[in-house]
Amino acid sequence: MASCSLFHPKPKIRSFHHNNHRITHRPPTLISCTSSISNPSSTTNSSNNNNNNTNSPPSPVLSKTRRPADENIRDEARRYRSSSKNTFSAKYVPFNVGPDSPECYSLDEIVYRSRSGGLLDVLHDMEALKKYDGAYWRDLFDSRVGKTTWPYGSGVWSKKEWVLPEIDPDDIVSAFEGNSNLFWAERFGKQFLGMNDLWVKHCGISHTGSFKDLGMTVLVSQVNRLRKMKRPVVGVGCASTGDTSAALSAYCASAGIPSIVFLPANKISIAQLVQPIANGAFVLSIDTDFDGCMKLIREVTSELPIYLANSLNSLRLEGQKTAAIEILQQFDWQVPDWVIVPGGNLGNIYAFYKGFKMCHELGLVDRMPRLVCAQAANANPLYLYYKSEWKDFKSVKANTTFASAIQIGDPVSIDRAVYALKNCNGIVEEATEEELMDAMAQADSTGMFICPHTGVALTALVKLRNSGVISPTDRTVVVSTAHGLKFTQSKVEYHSKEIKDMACRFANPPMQVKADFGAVMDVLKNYLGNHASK
Ligand SMILES: Cc1ncc(COP(=O)(O)O)c(C=O)c1O
Ligand SMILES: N[C@@H](CCOP(=O)(O)O)C(=O)O
Repeated sequence: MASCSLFHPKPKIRSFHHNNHRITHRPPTLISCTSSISNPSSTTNSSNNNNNNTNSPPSPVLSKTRRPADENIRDEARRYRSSSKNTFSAKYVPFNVGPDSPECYSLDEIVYRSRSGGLLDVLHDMEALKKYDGAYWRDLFDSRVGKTTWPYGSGVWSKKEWVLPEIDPDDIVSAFEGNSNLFWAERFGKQFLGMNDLWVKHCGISHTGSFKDLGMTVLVSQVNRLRKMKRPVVGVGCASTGDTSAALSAYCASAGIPSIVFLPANKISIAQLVQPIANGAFVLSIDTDFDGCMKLIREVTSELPIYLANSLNSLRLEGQKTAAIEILQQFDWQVPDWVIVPGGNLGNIYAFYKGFKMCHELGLVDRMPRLVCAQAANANPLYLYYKSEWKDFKSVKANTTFASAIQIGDPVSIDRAVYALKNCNGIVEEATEEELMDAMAQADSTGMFICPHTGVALTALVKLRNSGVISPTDRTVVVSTAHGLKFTQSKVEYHSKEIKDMACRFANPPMQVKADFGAVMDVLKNYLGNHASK
């Protein structure tokens, strides 16, 4: 039976240079197998082993025959799945302890904190993963991009062995998230920064419009598994500034699992508020800020059988880290110099670090990029800590910011963020309201339509360019964390010049014109005259 290709490991027999570094590589061999790739040591299944000529050079990719009409893609994936045992595994350990920690938990346990009250981390069996070299993993991940094979059509699940290796694909809840575009910000780079290698990783082009989908597919899939195992999980809950709640409610709705979201009243955009409402979540609008909601959901989830979906739960970060792997993949496994990430609750900066770190440790790339975490000056506890040379962390009362999704004063992942930044020679920057809104307007004027959080990240870039820390030719990636369409009100206020104490220098308000040919001609001539002279 014809099926799609898979590169399968063979004994190491030669070395060559890839991306300027030496890699031991085996010649990839085509075997005709679709989904049996949860274990790279597996062989093809009996239904399609007629093409398993393991000594032949790579053959052209064969097209998959269309599955029978009464079969869905999960069934199809099951039919192709290998019967050999998965050899990869992961467990929870206290954050920042070695692999030999005596304290560890199965991912099937419901646990968010270590015995000492610290954070947890998902620790993969790196020795098992290291049985395959970097070239193997690069080829495997590359072979899955852009397909509709369950579950590898997802940018997250295409890295399943590194995410949740033991979950049954039947339990996965996915909207084929990830695979978001990484585009060259040519005009913005050239015009505003004199840069020629500036990129934007648009995580906002996603199912619910933010990077949260990457983590939520993992978390909700695990909940789906736990519920099938009859574990006491009646629903899933989160506190949110608007994006986590949107992702949680969408993935839960897709799996038929109740979701409960705690939102700070009047502090999130209308577009974000309507998302969980439309998806049937139980929405509590609470008269406090995000930090207040976070405190409440932590208390509630320790009392009721509601599973906690915030990034305090380290499962989320396993999905979010795939954005880092994707960036490397999109650069053909070359490492950018800088990656700039807006930070709030501070899970994502660690997720990026972890994704890059795993690629480095497992030999897919030869170094790490430097990370920059960008905060709004109105909600900047990490920035202040960094400025104190990591001496004195104090949570802050977060003030109102247009970057409302990062209006967080007491980030739960502070320890993760500090660890990540210290280990990659990272930097923390901040952006005032005027800086972030101007940066957003300037980026939009070059054809983007970014969210204010991306404006915070761009401001960090502008500052680091101006100070010479980032050079004109450094390959730099700005992570755009949400879609601008979720934050149109901030753009409306800016372009209407309605913001108190803000010059709104790049506002472009519409011109009111009478419905009269002469009046229209007058304004057009004036406009064209101004532009012809530029
Ligand atoms: C759009 C957006 N950008 C950035 C962030 C910051 O991510 P993190 O909380 O992981 O630092 C969030 C959420 O906090 C967000 O919703
Ligand atoms: N911006 C987030 C804040 C919560 O972050 P989380 O990653 O811990 O869930 C949101 O959209 O709610």
